[in-house]
Amino acid sequence: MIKVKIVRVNKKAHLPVYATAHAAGMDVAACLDEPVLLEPFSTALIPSGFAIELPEGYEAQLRPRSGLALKHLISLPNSPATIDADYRGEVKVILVNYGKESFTVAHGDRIAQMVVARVERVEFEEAEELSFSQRGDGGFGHTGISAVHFRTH
Ligand SMILES: O=c1ccn([C@H]2C[C@H](O)[C@@H](COP(=O)(O)OP(=O)(O)OP(=O)(O)O)O2)c(=O)[nH]1
Ligand SMILES: [Mg+2]
Repeated sequence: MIKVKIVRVNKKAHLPVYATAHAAGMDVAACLDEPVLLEPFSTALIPSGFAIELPEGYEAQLRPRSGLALKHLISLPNSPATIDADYRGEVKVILVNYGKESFTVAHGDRIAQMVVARVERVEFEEAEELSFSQRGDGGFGHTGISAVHFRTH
């Protein structure tokens, strides 16, 4: 386990925790003075009440929780959201309501999950051309394989 510094920027904050022994993500809870009403097809920036200091070479990703997505169509429009290692501000979650019903977020509601991951950084070397590959510049479905080929019935 890597130690990561965390600061409560709001004393009411629920700090993120792994819900189970091998969970990839820590649940992130809303830190609110009053509930936020998220109308259909609208977004809200929800404070978490904490700030973190990731080690160099790491990022944190904010991702939706599948239960909220399945039951209420609540998601993160910028998922996976990036928390940079040099970001020292409060972590905030952009929520979007893709559903037809409005949705209320209350203080302490677990609204997202945060996965800490290693990131590589690269240096580009400008060149005249790129080496041959079988795919070449084909993409966006050019191999023509659609799900129907894998159906068994
Ligand atoms: O959902 C998010 C996305 C970002 N951030 C914070 C951490 C991140 O390090 C910083 C910048 O995010 P990003 O690079 O995605 O935003 P940008 O629109 O490119 O802004 P900037 O110009 O500040 O990088 O904002 C959050 O708290 N929540
Ligand atoms: Mg940026």
